[in-house]
Amino acid sequence: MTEADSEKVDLRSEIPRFKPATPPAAFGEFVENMRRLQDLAVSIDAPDEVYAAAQEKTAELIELLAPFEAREGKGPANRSMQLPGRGSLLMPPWKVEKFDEESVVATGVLRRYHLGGGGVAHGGVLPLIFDDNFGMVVYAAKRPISRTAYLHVNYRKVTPLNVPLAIEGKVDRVDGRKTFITARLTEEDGTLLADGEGLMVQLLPGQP
Ligand SMILES: CCCCCCCC/C=C\CCCCCCCC(=O)SCCNC(=O)CCNC(=O)[C@H](O)C(C)(C)COP(=O)(O)OP(=O)(O)OC[C@H]1O[C@@H](n2cnc3c(N)ncnc32)[C@H](O)[C@@H]1OP(=O)(O)O
Repeated sequence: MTEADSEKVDLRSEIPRFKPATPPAAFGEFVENMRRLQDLAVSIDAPDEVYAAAQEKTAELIELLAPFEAREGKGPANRSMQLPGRGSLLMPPWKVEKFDEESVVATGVLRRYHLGGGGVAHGGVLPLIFDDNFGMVVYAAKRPISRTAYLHVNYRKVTPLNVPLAIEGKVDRVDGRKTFITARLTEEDGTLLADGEGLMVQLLPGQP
């Protein structure tokens, strides 16, 4: 086995082996500031000179960070389990509360940068939350490395912003390479906002 192979989660795929990261506190604070910036970027109505100053400051930040871009699985983003959204800006800043063979539960809020229209969450954010949950359910249930073949979301009620939410997903049934997952997105009082069903298919040798 080569060194590159030992970095893969499975020799059948190019997906890097999952290695939890424990970055210094400043990384988590930086990611949270970036989220706040996203909230502001989608909501500000500022004078021209403020946009110009903001553009200059972000250009400086890009110059600071660009030399440190690293390949998937190397930097702390996406694998810092103690941080909201595993420290990934792509993910809503949710925390994993339960992670075992029975189910995976994550809780958190959606915020201004998740706005669709009319004060509620963009519908496209929900499949992201469901897909991530399905991925974790497969991992927690110790099923083989799989990819999402389909994902169906039923939107039962509009999803509010800045309100505590929870998603719980579990394996519904297994059929050969296929793992069927179901999940529910609820408010704290149990109100059902959306439910979803997905098919995760075990990868074959050579599948990316
Ligand atoms: C302290 C420890 C902490 C640990 C923490 C761990 C944290 C975990 C870290 C992170 C978790 C979060 C990670 C998220 C991950 C999410 C996953 C994704 O989003 S993956 C991206 C989106 N998906 C794709 O891009 C797939 C693209 N599609 C494909 O690659 C192929 O189509 C694939 C592999 C899905 C299937 O292709 P084929 O050629 O291998 O297989 P065929 O023969 O087509 O299907 C196999 C069976 O499945 C059925 N099937 C396939 N697609 C179907 C469909 N759309 N609908 C119904 N059936 C379907 C078929 O009918 C067949 O069934 P029959 O065996 O005949 O019974």
